[in-house]
Amino acid sequence: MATSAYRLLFRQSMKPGVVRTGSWRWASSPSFSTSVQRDTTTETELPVVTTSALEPDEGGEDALTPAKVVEMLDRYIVGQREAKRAVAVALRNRWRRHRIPEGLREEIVPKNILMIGPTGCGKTEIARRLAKIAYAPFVKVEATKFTEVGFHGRDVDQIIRDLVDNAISLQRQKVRARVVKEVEKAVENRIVNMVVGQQRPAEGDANVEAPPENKEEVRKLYCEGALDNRKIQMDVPDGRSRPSVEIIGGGSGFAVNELIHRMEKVFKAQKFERQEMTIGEAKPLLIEIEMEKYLNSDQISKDAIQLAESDGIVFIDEIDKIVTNHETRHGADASSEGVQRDLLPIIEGSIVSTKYGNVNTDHILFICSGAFHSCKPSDMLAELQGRLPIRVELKGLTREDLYRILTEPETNMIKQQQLLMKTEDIDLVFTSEAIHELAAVAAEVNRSVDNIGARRLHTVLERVVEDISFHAPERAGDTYTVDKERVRQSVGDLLHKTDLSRFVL
Ligand SMILES: Nc1ncnc2c1ncn2[C@@H]1O[C@H](COP(=O)(O)OP(=O)(O)OP(=O)(O)O)[C@@H](O)[C@H]1O
Repeated sequence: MATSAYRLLFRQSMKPGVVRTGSWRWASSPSFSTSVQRDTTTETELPVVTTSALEPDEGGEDALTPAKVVEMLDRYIVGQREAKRAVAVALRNRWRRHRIPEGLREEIVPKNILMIGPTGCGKTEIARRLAKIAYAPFVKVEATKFTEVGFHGRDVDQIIRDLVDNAISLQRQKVRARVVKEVEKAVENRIVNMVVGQQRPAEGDANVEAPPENKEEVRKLYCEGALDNRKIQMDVPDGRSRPSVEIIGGGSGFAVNELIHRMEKVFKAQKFERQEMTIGEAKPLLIEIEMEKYLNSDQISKDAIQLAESDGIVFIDEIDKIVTNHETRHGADASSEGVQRDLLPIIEGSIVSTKYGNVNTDHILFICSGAFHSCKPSDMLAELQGRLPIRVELKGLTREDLYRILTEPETNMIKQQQLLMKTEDIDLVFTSEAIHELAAVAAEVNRSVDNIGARRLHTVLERVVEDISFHAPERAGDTYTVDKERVRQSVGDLLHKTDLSRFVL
């Protein structure tokens, strides 16, 4: 096709549930006018996002049997079998509920869980991992947050709003993963067209249509990254929205940017900031801008709300801190108990309004946890007890458990330290005795100072590797072996000085 100019067709659809593709298409035109036609023949439907959020790491939703879930949790969390089994069954019950005919399905409420166990023994970690395995929206709150001075009577509905925010992020991640290839292709086409346009002869030349092989050549160069250093100018409206692109250099005089710039202004009255950058720099920016069209749709909000309603997990920590022991009257004060009443509606099931729409909390899974040192679960409001029918006890961590936590989880603390040092080209080696000693020290400080469970391992380990970590950049290529002696040197003294270890470890 030979003609003297190009016409921009901006494909855009205003239909609900349809994404504005915003892609620019070149077409021949008898004149070099800047007429713009809206071509609604091509529309990109938003990818349908399934309302069932379960996209587990492995094997699909059906494969998430309780045994499989426990096995997956075992990769990250040591021991606490009872709690793992309880959450695994809760997850499976959701799967079962989804398979019950509508109507009956609504009658089945989740069996919420009360985890009882000392601090730092893995309660939060189990719930958080469960959410990850199930690809479920998750939010953690401290019950005491609602009793803090200045926060008293804080809106507990915020928990559900936060859950929906999390569901929105998950939906966006899903959509992003699903459309990334399509978006990259659109950006590739866009840049290739620009480069081809630049190579075309000046206005008035009869032979204006770039030969296909030329386009393919440009595409090949683009894919190889050979165009990455080529300068373009992008007009970026207020930093992040749709850009227009101009190829500079080449001297064709073809005012691509000018055209796009005007089109942009026709469709969107936005302020543009012109920035010069290379194609390599522009690529990720254009991808983000293109992606935004998929990520800001009503469909995402609808799907996110459904996801939060059917698969959301709310973890309420320190629930015991809002409970008063009825015999001794120790524990929370009367006003804190009011927080139990505040929490009841969302746990029992109610409608919470969020900026994305109303959320029904009937089927959200609530996992509450607490140490219950100075009160008992039976001290909670009867209605709350009734809504937390599954009780599981988690054990305090022994020295042996601490050793296993250091070594067994997939990305255990020892491995993490080694990976960090490897980035500085340092080989960090721990002897088995050293790891046993670390666990022993942590257990001892937990016993003598304050039992903070596995969290103590972080502080002890950091102290042991502190010197290596500090000097690592100057000692690339070295190997450090942490043996029992080194652990003793680093923390041994502190062990015998309780006052000091109280602050340091
Ligand atoms: N059994 C365990 N296995 C592996 N890691 C653990 C275990 N218990 C605790 N940890 C680690 O210790 C840290 C604290 O654990 P977690 O947040 O689950 O404590 P918690 O029981 O919820 O305590 P709290 O009630 O004070 O929040 C986390 O980094 C977690 O990975």
